Amino acid sequence: MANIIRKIKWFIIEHRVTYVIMLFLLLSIAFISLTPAYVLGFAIDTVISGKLNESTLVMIVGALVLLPVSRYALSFVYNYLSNKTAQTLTFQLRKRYLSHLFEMDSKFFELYDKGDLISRVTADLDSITQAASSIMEGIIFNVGVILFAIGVMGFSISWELTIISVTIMPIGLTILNIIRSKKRKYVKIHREIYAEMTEKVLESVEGQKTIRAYVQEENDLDKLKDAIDADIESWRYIVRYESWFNPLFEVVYGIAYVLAFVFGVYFILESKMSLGQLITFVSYVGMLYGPIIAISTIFTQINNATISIDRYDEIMTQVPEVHDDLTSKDIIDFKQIRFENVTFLYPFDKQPVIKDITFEINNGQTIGIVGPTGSGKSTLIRQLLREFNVTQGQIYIDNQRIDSYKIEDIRNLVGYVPQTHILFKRGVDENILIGKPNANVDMINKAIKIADFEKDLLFLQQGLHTMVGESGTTLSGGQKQRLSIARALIKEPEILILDDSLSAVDAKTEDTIIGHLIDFRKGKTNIIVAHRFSAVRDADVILVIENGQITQKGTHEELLKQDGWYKHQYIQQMTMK
Ligand SMILES: Nc1ncnc2c1ncn2[C@@H]1O[C@H](COP(=O)(O)OP(=O)(O)OP(=O)(O)O)[C@@H](O)[C@H]1O
Repeated sequence: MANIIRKIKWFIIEHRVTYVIMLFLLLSIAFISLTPAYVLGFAIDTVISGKLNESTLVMIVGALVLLPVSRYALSFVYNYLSNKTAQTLTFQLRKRYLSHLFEMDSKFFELYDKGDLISRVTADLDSITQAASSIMEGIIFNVGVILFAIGVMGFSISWELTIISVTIMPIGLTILNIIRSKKRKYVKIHREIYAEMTEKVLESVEGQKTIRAYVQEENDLDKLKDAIDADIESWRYIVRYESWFNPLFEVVYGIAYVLAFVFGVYFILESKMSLGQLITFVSYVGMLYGPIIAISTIFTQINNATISIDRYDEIMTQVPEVHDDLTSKDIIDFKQIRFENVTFLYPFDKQPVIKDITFEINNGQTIGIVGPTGSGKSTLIRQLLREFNVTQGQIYIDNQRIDSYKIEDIRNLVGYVPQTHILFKRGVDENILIGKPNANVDMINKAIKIADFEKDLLFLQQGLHTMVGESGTTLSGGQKQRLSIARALIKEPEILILDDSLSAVDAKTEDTIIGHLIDFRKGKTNIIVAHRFSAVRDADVILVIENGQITQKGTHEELLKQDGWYKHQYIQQMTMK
């Protein structure tokens, strides 16, 4: 419990006034809940003793009517505040989690599945916020009811009867809590299996087109069913432990009831107690049942939430390997970038993908990068985005190590068009504006022109405002590529990286875009990774990457004079035309 409170201490402090009001409301509701039974006992004794008069009757009836009404009013206010704070807490925890994810580097995303990350911010986070609300509501209210009830039973009715009937309850409760705490390990397993199932469902939803194209619906459903079955099975263990709970406690509680009733009748016969008092007493014993069960349930919830907190914390305490420090410098422009003996190994791989790479990029140059598939071209160029730290060697910008600059500044220098195009479920214009949110219409139009997307706009029903992405208009592969290029261009980046971004456009469109880049990006740096030689033909320098190493370097003409991969592939492409 302390763990949960510690985790959300900042939130409690921020909303302390609301919490104090809720505390006051809960104690008032607990007190009011117990009063009608007391009034009832008093009424019975007044009737039996013949002392009932008009004013006492009005008072009794008035109390019996007003108490539930005031309870309702206080509960209404409490529930409103409680729901509001729970939602605000969920929102803020989720926001913190997502902000933290944005700070993480690529290694982190290689370590955790999407489904796992989603389940931590949904199921686990819900469990934390539920427990946080329960601590307040469940413990304060129920402990309040129990203490008030025992107080009234002991002080105003009979301590002896209270001790006889109530002391047995903690014994039952202790047994139950032991059983429930053993359940914890199954909850942990369940959470992990649930995360796996989420990942599987996500994969099926994302891959539904491929699944249908290969008529793999049955197979996929079988796998999905396995994941769901595993989830149900893990939940079954938990339910088995839960099913110990109610019957066992009811036995203990039944004994308490019988003791209260038997000894109560004895005390009446001994004239130590009135009938009205016994009715009030037995009603209070009945009223203790709910709060005691509730407290035990809350402890279970807290137990589960502790597992969820561990899972949430596991993410929140991850520190990215690529991060800024206090000495990180600003950078808005550069003269030269130098790769010096750069070797890079992906976090969970055994062999480096790029090895001992040395080359320079001068500001304003266009660099072409070609090479066989899987040779390391994307990996090489993505080092400029600071997704990972290089394994050996160093990248220098104007003679300063790249990691001495602010990560955000480095990324602001670059407009990166990746191989896989991510479009958001927004309008065409909004998708482009991600590159530069404060850009005006002229800037959008210019980016669209350079990316040669103008002609496509004519076919989109609502032009720039046409919704694209998941459930919007479906764009062709080439249109998606050009939209992504426009997004990078609107940034007017110092360095534009096209990572095989012209692969889905025809040769004429490619020519147009390359021509536009030469005209509109004078003085800026372009890096073009491509399989088609026409895309890099005009580059100032072309690098040939084979098996993670630079094997050739020069202009198109220079490379054609060398007997190497470039010339062979070029001839092959030409003869295939
Ligand atoms: N995130 C990753 N983790 C581990 N290995 C990776 C990762 N990304 C790429 N690789 C591996 O690195 C090697 C180089 O991949 P890369 O994408 O850089 O090649 P490429 O030359 O750009 O290929 P292509 O021309 O097909 O796009 C490949 O063997 C690939 O399997």
